Amino acid sequence: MNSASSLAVDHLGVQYRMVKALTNVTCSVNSGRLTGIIGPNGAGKSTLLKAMLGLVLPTSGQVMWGDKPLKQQLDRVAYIPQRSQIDWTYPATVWDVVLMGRIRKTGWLKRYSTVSRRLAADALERVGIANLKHRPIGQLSGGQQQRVFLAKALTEEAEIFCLDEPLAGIDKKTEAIVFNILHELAHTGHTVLVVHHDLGQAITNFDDLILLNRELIASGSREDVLTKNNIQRAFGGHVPFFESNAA
Ligand SMILES: Nc1ncnc2c1ncn2[C@@H]1O[C@H](COP(=O)(O)OP(=O)(O)OP(=O)(O)O)[C@@H](O)[C@H]1O
Repeated sequence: MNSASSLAVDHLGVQYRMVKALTNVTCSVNSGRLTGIIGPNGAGKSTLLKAMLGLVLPTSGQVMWGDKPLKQQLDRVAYIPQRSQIDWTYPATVWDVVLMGRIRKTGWLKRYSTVSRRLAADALERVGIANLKHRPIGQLSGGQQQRVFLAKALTEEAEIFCLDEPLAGIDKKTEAIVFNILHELAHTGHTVLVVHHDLGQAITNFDDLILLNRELIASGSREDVLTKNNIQRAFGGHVPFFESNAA
């Protein structure tokens, strides 16, 4: 793993036709830390992730990993889009999807190696759904679907993990499994960046936060970011969880 590198977002701006989604965002994401991207609805959280990966074209700025743009090194990245963006009617089993994580290494229309199959089987065990291996993906619960895509990401052997709302609409048991794995990834030196949709107790799982509302409000350690002032600037009004927890 390229342990010296960190992800540097430099003056990033994104405009969709009439909507200025992000302006002048500068922050860094450190490996070895579990980093959350938070902010109100429409704050530009998903856009930040997509712009980092070159899935939307920034109007200004750049995102570097080491000395090269990240979008030129996407073989180092595992990306899990929002669940709503995935076609769950596609006729594939859990096993098919998890093995797809190996396509970049194997190549299209090639046989998966024994190593790839081993990695896929291990990933299914790790997320706790080995028993669903042969199930069509359309017949899974939301939490099971999320675990399939996490298993697929694990088989990619990436250095950087980017997850868009992996905790939306999942039960507490799945949430704990997902956070355990994300912590393990961070603690083994990976870069783990997660769009997180709400300000509930789960936020205490993150080491670092990037707080957005169309622009960067704050970034850094969770404790430094979650001040009452920052939260009010991002969300406005009452934020009950923080009224008792924030500095
Ligand atoms: N493809 C698009 N075309 C036009 N506008 C878009 C597009 N994608 C997002 N937007 C707009 O850009 C802004 C930021 O959207 P984005 O999805 O990044 O926010 P978000 O913080 O992830 O929101 P949420 O928490 O609701 O998922 C919103 O105003 C949204 O309507």
